[in-house]
Amino acid sequence: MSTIDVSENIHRLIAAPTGGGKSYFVGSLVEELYRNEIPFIILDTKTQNHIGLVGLKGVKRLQIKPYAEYDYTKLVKYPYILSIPTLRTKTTDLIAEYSKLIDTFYTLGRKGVIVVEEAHNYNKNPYAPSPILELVAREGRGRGLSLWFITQRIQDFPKLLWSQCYMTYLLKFTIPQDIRYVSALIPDFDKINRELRMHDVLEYDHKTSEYRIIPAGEVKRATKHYG
Ligand SMILES: Nc1ncnc2c1ncn2[C@@H]1O[C@H](COP(=O)(O)OP(=O)(O)OP(=O)(O)O)[C@@H](O)[C@H]1O
Repeated sequence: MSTIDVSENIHRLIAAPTGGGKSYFVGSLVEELYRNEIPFIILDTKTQNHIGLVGLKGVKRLQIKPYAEYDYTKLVKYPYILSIPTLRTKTTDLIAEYSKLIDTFYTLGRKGVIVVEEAHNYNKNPYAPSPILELVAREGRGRGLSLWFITQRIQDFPKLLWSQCYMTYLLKFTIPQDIRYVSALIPDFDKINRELRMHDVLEYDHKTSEYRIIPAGEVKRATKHYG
């Protein structure tokens, strides 16, 4: 999909209900990063979600095993990484490992994009963002590192982190409380959401308050999607 400029070094939020089309859309954006030779690491919380992306030459698949000791400094040399858990990795252990990994990438000055799946799970609560996500959200861009937060639980995602995102991408929401919640940040979301068809993507620019709808048919994938 060439209509979204992924080369801009900004934090982004991508949110949709379960089954809304997040991982299909994120996969298309990651393919665009790859085409532009922008380094990325996807911190996936599922084993299959983005696995089709390893079909791209040079994408390293990393599997986080429970209780293994990892030296993440070694990973910095790989430009494109998909990290996945094993079936036995508990979410809390996985998030702890991923937080260490983000810290290492930030500290070593690694550039590119970190795709944070289930970003709501990193934070103690919506008012207490994860310290490492908050640090990278505030300071990462200056060091060439941006975060793409993915969530299916918009109300649990800290507004403090959202406020650091210049671009938000939303797919059709169905739960009235979610719609009301988003409307507080994106004026007219209630009306725009009604216009969205299944898998259409609303792109909202927080700097200009402008938006556009990307029709589902324009979200193209080169690799297979298994999600
Ligand atoms: N633009 C699109 N065009 C065609 N099919 C799509 C599009 N977006 C999503 N789909 C299909 O819709 C289904 C759900 O999409 P997807 O797996 O991306 O949802 P999700 O929000 O990531 O779900 P979950 O939260 O459960 O992981 C998939 O079968 C996917 O192939």
